Amino acid sequence: MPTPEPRLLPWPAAAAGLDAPARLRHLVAGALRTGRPLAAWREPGAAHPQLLVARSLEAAYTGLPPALDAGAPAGFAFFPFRDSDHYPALFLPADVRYDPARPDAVAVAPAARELLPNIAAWLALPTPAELAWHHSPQPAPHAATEAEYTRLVRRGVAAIEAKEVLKVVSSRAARRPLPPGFDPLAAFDLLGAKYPQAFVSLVSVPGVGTWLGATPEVLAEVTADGHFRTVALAATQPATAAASPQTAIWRQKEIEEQALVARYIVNCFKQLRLREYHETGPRTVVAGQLLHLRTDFEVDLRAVPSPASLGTDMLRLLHPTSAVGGMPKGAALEFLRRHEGYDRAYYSGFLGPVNVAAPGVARLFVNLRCLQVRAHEAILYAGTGLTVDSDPEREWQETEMKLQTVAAVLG
Ligand SMILES: C=C(O[C@@H]1C=C(C(=O)O)C=C[C@H]1O)C(=O)O
Repeated sequence: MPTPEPRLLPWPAAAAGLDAPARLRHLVAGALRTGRPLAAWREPGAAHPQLLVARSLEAAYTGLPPALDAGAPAGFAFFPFRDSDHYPALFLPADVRYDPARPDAVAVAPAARELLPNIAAWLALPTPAELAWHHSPQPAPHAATEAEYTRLVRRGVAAIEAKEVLKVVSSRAARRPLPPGFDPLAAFDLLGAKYPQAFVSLVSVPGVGTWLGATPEVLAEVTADGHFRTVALAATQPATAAASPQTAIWRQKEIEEQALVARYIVNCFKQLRLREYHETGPRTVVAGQLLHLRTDFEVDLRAVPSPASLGTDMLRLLHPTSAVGGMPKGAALEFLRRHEGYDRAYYSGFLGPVNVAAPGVARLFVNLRCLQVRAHEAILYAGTGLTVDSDPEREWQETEMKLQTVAAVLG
């Protein structure tokens, strides 16, 4: 059965003078004012951001990862590292959409038809000077001191030495004051301009909170031309005049750490009895001021026995990957649950649009280099992959460097 087309709602006379970014802000203001979840995102290399508003919070709750096939609903996935009551797995249905490349109309999906008069009413109001961003009612997570974090790293190394785990990715939260007049949408634009190759996002959900990020890591992509893609991203060093992607030198520890992540992905393919995949790399890639090692994996879906379910099956096997949890998965996650000392919430979960650009097109990213916006402060998150040779002081420095990516919007 063909999906009914969305209704295109033209902008009212009141919004006639607004340019495309001002129209996006106007729609965001309306969504926030009426307590609706929203997601704005800018895909790597894209000229414009996209905006999606869900008709209600209830419509966004989900227990399961999204299905990556053409027949599944369209929306924006926002998944925590670990599912919990405070930070639920969300899939924001694509009820109301705005694409600044097509600035003349707002698209309203059939499921949200009854909202049409309501939306027409917010569009006709002036944009408020201050937007009412949603904040999490949860207390701020514990922010580890340097002494606490280096202790966690030493524990991780001891667990590797004791062969409890092969690799574990420890992480921490850091609290920073918000600069006066902090504007999450302006920060979103700034992240987009600063990191053209990142997936830049701004998600705000009632009762859950507001998150901003600029991640370099693809989790699972299904392309319009029928390919599945994922990456093994790991190892970190600062990009400097001496260390560019062409000249960077990697230590044995870093090469092995990234190889473990690549091996993990190959094991996922094996579990699905998939033998036909292309593997490219590892090569050095730039993410903001950092360099990482990345191997790209690609599967031609025409060549696999069950193309419709491969993306969904891989997503379920991949999350959380060994780039953010560790290996073996169960033991590494148990180590983190016992020792990490805070709730990662949506950091190192995943996010992105599914079936929004077109049916069967999905782009999910690991939620790294992100922050949570609270009333007066931002919570920033970063982690580091540990191996047997990890030096606690260096790992702390590495989290400091990773925090800089989003700290750039805090002035
Ligand atoms: C965990 C993070 O990053 C991950 C860990 C990396 C590492 O251990 O070197 C590198 C890239 C990411 O896969 C983070 O940015 O918080």
